[in-house]
Amino acid sequence: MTIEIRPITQAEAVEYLRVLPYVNGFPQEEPEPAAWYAGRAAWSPQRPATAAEVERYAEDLLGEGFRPQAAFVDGKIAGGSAIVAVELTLPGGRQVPMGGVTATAVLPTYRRRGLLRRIMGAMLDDCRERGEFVAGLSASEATIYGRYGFAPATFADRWEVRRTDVAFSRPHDDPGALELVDAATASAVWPVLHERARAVRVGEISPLPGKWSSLDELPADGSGRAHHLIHRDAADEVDGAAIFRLPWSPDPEYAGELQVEAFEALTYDAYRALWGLLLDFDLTKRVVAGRRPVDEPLRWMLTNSRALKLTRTRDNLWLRILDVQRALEARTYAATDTLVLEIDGQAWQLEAGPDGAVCNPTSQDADVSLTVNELGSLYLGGVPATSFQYAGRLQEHTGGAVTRLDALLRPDRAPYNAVGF
Ligand SMILES: CC(=O)SCCNC(=O)CCNC(=O)[C@H](O)C(C)(C)COP(=O)(O)OP(=O)(O)OC[C@H]1O[C@@H](n2cnc3c(N)ncnc32)[C@H](O)[C@@H]1OP(=O)(O)O
Repeated sequence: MTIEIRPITQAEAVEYLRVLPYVNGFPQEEPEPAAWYAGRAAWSPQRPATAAEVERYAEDLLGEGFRPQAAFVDGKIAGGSAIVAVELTLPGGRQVPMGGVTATAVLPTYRRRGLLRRIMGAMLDDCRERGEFVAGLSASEATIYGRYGFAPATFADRWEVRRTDVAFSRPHDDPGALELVDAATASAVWPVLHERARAVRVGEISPLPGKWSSLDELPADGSGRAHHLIHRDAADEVDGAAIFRLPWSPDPEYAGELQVEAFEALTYDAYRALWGLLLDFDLTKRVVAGRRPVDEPLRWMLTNSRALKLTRTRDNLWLRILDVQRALEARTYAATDTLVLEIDGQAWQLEAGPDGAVCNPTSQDADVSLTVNELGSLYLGGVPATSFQYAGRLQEHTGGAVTRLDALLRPDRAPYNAVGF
């Protein structure tokens, strides 16, 4: 058996696509609105792709920024994955290139023979060669990617609220206005809003090409057509938007549900006004929102903070730090301090402050030791170092060093990515 790992050619694109899981559907996916997926799936998870769809998709597969690698076993593709070029927003606002791992699959008859390990090795080498010092992914299963150094860095909540339980604790005199718009208008609004949001949102990702180009498509899961709501400020600038669906259900339990598929607000007024309308929509009983930030302010706007019921918290973006020095120098910090961090046996002196950091290898004794996995979770401030300390995954060698590390990494808001790849 010969195994070769290499990028695919255009002529191999159809064969490559046939390996991917969505050609067969995602049997393990929970049924839920499109919002919780990391972007628009090429095909509905419930339905295998047709041969014609595979052909069509293969045509522009190798477009700019998509770098597939495949495992050829005796000349035939048995597994594949790809890197998409995206940008990640760091604390301090830098938007750095990130290798986004996606579309990973190995044919069932070739699994557990190390094909993914070899593909991943080739992809991460490729990222390093291109100067991407961080790679990211969203994981189908939490047990797969830790062994390659990835760890959860952002998280997302799904919550629901009964309309009859909603009462805002303060009235809102909106200086702006809400408007229902068509899909074409929404398609023009979303990229601009997202661009402004990601400039200041730690953990946010640049959108893949075409992300908002087909907002009028009817999803195959029966969740109904998308409704588009926007908010304009007093100067008539759009500062918020929401996409929601009103699916019909034969089951009285699920009838009257308003599903929030996407939500973006740049200002308090937009945030308050959009939720004000969505949470009090005539003829609905319940609002469900997914892929929401874990520090959702809405709860604190309601007289009954228990009305908003959390139904799921899930890891969202996983990160793999590929170059410790560059990664730690690329972000800013919430305090000024100097610490020696031992990461996978190598000690680094981190002189960090609100304007950035200098990080160099050192032979000094470490204040804290950890692995690249913990670093991936700590990097955006999504998990406190103290949690890893109590979990026995991070060792403190100097009293108080873990608390000092947390003071450096502490985020203003929980890192969050509203879009995926
Ligand atoms: C970012 C994304 O694209 S998420 C989508 C991921 N794809 C899927 O979930 C589709 C279904 N699964 C698959 O196609 C395959 O199981 C893959 C791609 C996840 C793994 O491919 P394989 O070639 O079998 O992995 P490989 O043999 O290299 O395994 C490497 C290690 O991971 C382990 N491993 C692989 N998959 C899993 C899993 N699902 N759960 C737990 N451990 C796993 C293996 O046991 C092995 O462990 P070891 O290093 O201790 O020996």
